[in-house]
Amino acid sequence: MKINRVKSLNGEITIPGDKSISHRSIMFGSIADGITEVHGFLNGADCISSMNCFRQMGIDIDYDGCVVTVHGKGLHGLSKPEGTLDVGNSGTTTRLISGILAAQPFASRLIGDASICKRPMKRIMTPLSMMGADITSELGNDCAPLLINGKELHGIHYNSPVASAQVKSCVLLAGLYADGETSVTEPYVSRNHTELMLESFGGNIKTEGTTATVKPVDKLVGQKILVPGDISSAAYFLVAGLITPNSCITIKNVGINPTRDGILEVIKAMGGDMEYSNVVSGCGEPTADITVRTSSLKGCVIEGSIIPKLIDEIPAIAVLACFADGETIIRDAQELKVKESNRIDVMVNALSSMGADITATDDGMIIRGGKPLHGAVIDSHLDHRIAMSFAIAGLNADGDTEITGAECVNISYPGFYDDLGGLER
Ligand SMILES: O=C(O)C1=C[C@@H](OP(=O)(O)O)[C@@H](O)[C@H](O)C1
Ligand SMILES: C=C(OP(=O)(O)O)C(=O)O
Repeated sequence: MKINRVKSLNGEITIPGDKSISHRSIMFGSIADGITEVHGFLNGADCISSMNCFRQMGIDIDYDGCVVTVHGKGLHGLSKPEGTLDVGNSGTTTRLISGILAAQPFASRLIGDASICKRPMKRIMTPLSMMGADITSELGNDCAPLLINGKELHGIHYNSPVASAQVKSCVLLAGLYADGETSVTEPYVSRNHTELMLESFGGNIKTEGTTATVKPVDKLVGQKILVPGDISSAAYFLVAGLITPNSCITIKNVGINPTRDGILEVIKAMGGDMEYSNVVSGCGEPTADITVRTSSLKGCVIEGSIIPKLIDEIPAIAVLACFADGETIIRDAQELKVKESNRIDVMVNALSSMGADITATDDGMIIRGGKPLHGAVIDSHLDHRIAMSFAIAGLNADGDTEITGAECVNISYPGFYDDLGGLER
């Protein structure tokens, strides 16, 4: 993929559905009684991995490209999968499905791609084992392939050392099958889509501060789900509108759940010109249309409790910070090292190769903004968030930017380059 500087970017865009919510709609729909109808499902490779895993366990799931219909079989309706379950590139599928599989009356084996086979799974193996699960790493390296022998589980109170919605959701899903109550306390609140969706399906779930507690129920009931646009995908257009000269971009129907809206707080702190319209809130997942315009930005410090609220947006925020006056410091973001790639090293090396003044730290990065960027060949490391971040950087750099492995955007945003190309220049 070759990208060149643009003079401006203008227009309106509707981004695809939220990846986290789409995964959960398949999982909850499969273990609920009756039909779950999903509108706005993300047709990205990661969510299709979740869909295929549940199909392999006997769940009928129809997808006409517009609406997904999950024919749920109830909490105890899954059947032993034929062969191995393939989670592809998706950490969310791996960790959430493990919580369900740990409690099934059958054994299963999970595999994934090269990136998944390097991502840490000890973080779910530890609490699941405490619940009585039999989950092991086939190669003994605490990574996939995972072998899970379904067992009777008991409730625990788990103090998670990481703020991770995947760990929290894994334990809560296992808790649906455990005897007694299961709760998870995390250092900071992570995205709460599991809690919100579980409640709407009739689950018994309570949240207090950084603790979520689930009690088993006899059944979950299928629902109609409207998936909002993914704020993590909107991030690239937010950044593009703010840093490209003479630009104004409106992004429609963006999910603005307060556990996901860290990038919006950062844009405000940096002085970005941003406004909301058509705000819909009050029940379930809130949404808004967001308009951004070319802005004079200033650096800021990003640390602590905001990190889980913007963890996937940090590559895009690093690009934004290159166009802000002064220093932007990102701390407490060591989780970036265990995503699809080591997002600290990859961002720092690739932005440096474009001329940015950026330094890696143990738990984040320091960016001194204002240095003009020039084109470079950027290896995406097959990480969708890296590819999309550098597409935006390349639009604001001199010369050619070439992104290798650029098609990996299909993981979370098929059509990304078309949508970007569809804006008026
Ligand atoms: O629960 C989820 O849907 C996700 C949680 C986050 O991961 P962690 O829980 O590992 O932080 C995030 O990075 C990922 O893209 C999606
Ligand atoms: C980290 C991500 O996803 P996952 O953990 O599901 O692979 C992401 O989408 O940025």
